[in-house]
Formats: sequence, structure tokens, C-alpha cells
Amino acid sequence: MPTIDVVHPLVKHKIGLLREAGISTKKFRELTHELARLLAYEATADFPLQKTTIDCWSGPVEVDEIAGLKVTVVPILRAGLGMLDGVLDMVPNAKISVVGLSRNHETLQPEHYFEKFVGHLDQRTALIVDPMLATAGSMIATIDLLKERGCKDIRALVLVAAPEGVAALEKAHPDVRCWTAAIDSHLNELGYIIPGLGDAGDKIFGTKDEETR
Ligand SMILES: O=P(O)(O)OC[C@H]1O[C@H](OP(=O)(O)OP(=O)(O)O)[C@H](O)[C@@H]1O
Ligand SMILES: O=c1cc[nH]c(=O)[nH]1
Ligand SMILES: [Mg+2]
Repeated sequence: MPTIDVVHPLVKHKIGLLREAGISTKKFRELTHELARLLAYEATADFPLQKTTIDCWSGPVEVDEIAGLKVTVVPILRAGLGMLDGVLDMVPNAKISVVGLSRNHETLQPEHYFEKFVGHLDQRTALIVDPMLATAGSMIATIDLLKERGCKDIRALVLVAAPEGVAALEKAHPDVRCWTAAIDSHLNELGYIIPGLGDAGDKIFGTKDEETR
């Protein structure tokens, strides 16, 4: 399935602000949070509804409610944590699963160091969050883990995607939709997205890396 470039003006405005060199940790976190909310809004647009009757001030009224959907949000450590609360703002009852992956700086392969999944993944919609889709190795590895545990409805939310990552993700997992606030130009020789955001994990956690600020 396609990667969805979210074209809402608020998304495009905020992703532009996020690219500013020398942006403060506070501002980077705030914008990441706001963008995660907006991406969650888009990625949940087809959640099924059912009718229910409630007591309204004027008497019984039929209203819509989300139809028994179980959701798990899956932040990819570390940087995905920056998007977690924004998604929970929109889906407050979601359970949280965590995957720890760190991209090897030389091979660009993701190295797995942690995982903790909630139960009944076969009945859940998974919303994976990670600001950066570069080679897509980290996203593909996370989807592999979810599918091994029976998860069938898997959606990804990222802030910036590289065309190389979009192609790799669509090839590896054509059934997974990915919502992104931007699709950028290319990866540089170090595997960083250009123009990109620099190192999103370092910016969210304040672990400054001079080369990618
Ligand atoms: O698409 P890929 O080529 O796999 O690259 C993207 C991954 O790299 C970054 O994480 P990183 O490994 O730097 O870990 P961090 O979040 O702890 O900084 C980013 O947050 C993604 O998880
Ligand atoms: O551009 C990139 C690529 C991987 N990880 C990041 O944080 N930024
Ligand atoms: Mg990083």
C-alpha cells in the first residue's frame, strides 16, 4: 500500500518549522508532539464506528462510538518516544508496546536491544511511531516483530521519509500504510535524510551530535 504524504497545511507548516538549524530541544519536542497528533488524526480516519444510545441532557440520543477496536502504539526507541504522547492524546485508551532498535552507524542495520509487547496483538491495530524513515531498516524490523506475533493491521507514522525508505518499506511490507509529514530528497553517504531533520533522537533527548545538528 502507498506511503501517504499528509498534505494538510498545519502539517506542512510545522514540519517546516522543525527543520530550522539550531532549533531548541523544547521547540523540537513540542513540534514533534503536535505533528504526531495530526498524523494520528489522519491514520485513524477509517476506524470503524458503531451506533450506541446514551442519556443526553435532552433524553436518549443515538451517537457514534469507535467499534471495539483495540489499539497499541509502538514507539521505536529512542526517537519514537517523542511522538508517543501526541498519539495518546488522540487515542487515550491505547496500550503501549515498545521496540528498542539502534542503527549501526557503519552498516546502517538496526540492532535490536529491547522489546515489550502488549498481549492479543492478533486483535489489535498497531500504530508504529518513529520520526525518521531513512533506509526503513528499523521500521521493517519492527513490522517483522509485530507480524511474527500475529498482528495484521499495522500502520506507521513518521515525520520525514526518504524515497529509498519508502521504496524499501513498500517492497518488504506492501500491506502496511505509512503516513508521513514529508517525503524528502535522498539519503546522504552516512544514511541521513536530506534535507531531513538531522538526528531526531539526539534532538529529542538532548544528546547533541555536532555533525547532525
Ligand atoms: O530507517 P533507518 O535507516 O533504520 O533509520 C531510521 C532510524 O534511525 C533513527 O534511530 P537511531 O537508530 O538513531 O536510534 P535513536 O532513536 O536511539 O537515536 C530513527 O529514529 C529511526 O529509528
Ligand atoms: O536522517 C536521519 C536518519 C536516521 N536517523 C535520524 O535521526 N535521522
Ligand atoms: Mg539517533
